Amino acid sequence: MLRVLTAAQMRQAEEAAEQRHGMPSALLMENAGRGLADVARELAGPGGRFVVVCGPGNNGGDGLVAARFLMEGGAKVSVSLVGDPAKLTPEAERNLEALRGFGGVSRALESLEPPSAGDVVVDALFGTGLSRAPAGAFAEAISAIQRWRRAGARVVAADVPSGLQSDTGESFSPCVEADATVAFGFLKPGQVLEPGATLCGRVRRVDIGMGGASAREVSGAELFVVEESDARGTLPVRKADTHKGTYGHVLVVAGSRGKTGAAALVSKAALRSGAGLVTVATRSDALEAVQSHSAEIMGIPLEAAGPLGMGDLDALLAAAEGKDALVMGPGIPRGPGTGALIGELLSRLEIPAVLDADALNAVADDLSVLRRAKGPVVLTPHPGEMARLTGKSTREVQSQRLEVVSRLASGLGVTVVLKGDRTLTAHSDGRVFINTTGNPGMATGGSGDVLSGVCGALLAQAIALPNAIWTAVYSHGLAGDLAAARRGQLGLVAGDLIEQGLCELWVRWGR
Ligand SMILES: NC(=O)C1=CN([C@@H]2O[C@H](COP(=O)(O)OP(=O)(O)OC[C@H]3O[C@@H](n4cnc5c(N)ncnc54)[C@H](O)[C@@H]3O)[C@@H](O)[C@H]2O)[C@@H](O)CC1
Ligand SMILES: [K+]
Repeated sequence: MLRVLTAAQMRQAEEAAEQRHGMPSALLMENAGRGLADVARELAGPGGRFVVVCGPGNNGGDGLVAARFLMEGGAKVSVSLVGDPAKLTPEAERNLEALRGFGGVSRALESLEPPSAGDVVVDALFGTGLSRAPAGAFAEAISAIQRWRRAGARVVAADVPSGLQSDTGESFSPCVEADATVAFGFLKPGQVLEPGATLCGRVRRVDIGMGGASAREVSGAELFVVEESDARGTLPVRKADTHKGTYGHVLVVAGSRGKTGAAALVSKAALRSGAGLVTVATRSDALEAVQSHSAEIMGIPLEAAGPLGMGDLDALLAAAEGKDALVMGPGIPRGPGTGALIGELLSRLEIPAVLDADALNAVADDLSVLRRAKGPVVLTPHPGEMARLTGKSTREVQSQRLEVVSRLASGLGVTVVLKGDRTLTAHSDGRVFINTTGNPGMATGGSGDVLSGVCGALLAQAIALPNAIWTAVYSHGLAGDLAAARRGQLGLVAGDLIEQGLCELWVRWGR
């Protein structure tokens, strides 16, 4: 699991390092600049020149340190300081002074010989301290870096490509597009969330002497990037002396006439993710079609007619007896009473419940029904459903994904999965897990149904929250990557995620 820190948390960690862990800022900057120079050297062609573009803050200070190390190694280095030198931070100022001792002279951008193929541009204009859209000389410097890159020079960004907002992954215009970004100490949200992740190029994290102890002292949401070993490690190896009861029974409340495939995909995904048993409860006129998709699916008919409502409560309570997890929502017939039914059901059940699709839309009008839940609740909205849950526009949700998902999770005391590129899993305790698997081929009908089925299966196998959920998300994405490798992104359909992706994944992980 890789720790990710926001700009404010980086400042707190720096303070902790300086005041309590014997690592003054000047030393952190020295280490950062040295790491930056190392990566810049790797990107250069034989005899390549270096152009280091520095801003007024500590990001510029890192650039000045990198320039010094590059000069010390005998490379041809030009340094440009953009902005008012009188406004330099004390650390940057000190490094400007130190650079003079190495013969480096700050020069105006226009007077530089334009770098080209084989040369490397170090972007040290702005890092985590960017507070507004770059304008004037700063915008010009960013445009120049872009121009040089188009002419063949490689660009390495110090910490964050200048113009990118490190807390969200959103970018101002103009923004540097980098070939590589050197993340100092810890990853930043903007390096892992799109479009930032793409603007960063290859992200290389370097240790700068800010240990884990400093990171443990920061406040606010705790962010992590999930790695393959984390997800694999969550899944238990099956013991010989076990039976289907060991692996849990999932109740799936899904499907309706015309949407029986949704229920089938949830159920098959749960069965292919290790659930011992799966039972679907659905309207009588849909049950046969749901079960016809797979011989392993058991069924319970919901005899009432029309949208799900209070009239289904007793049947659903009976269906939930002896079950270990509930997945509800995909393809259900939704009506005005569906939200109240879900609230009542959750107030009586102790098993973990995953709400997806129309179950989310059903509770969106009155989210307070979720507060009555006895057992743990997991919501798995896509951005449109998240917009309905929060009363925001989809665009607003997408531009503040981290904030929106963590606020909903902590506000309701539930686990929330905000789907999309870089799916976020926020737990009620403030932890947020960023997922890096998956591909655009998974933007296809039924893909979300598969995810809710995997979530249900892992919960039924008694894997704790939130681990079960970020593991399900990681596995679902990697299953998509494996399936896309065989089908192409265009050819990928949701069923492939189950039959090819998940199965290949479990083999790869020895599970
Ligand atoms: N926090 C830490 O522990 C460490 C931070 N370091 C570096 O310090 C960086 C953060 O430094 P700072 O907080 O000084 O911030 P930055 O260097 O990112 O930039 C902040 C400066 O730019 C100005 N500014 C912001 N947006 C502007 C805009 N659009 N136009 C013009 N001026 C603008 C601010 O007023 C401030 O003077 C990190 O990204 C990293 O590179 C490293 O030296 C290592 C240690
Ligand atoms: K930068």
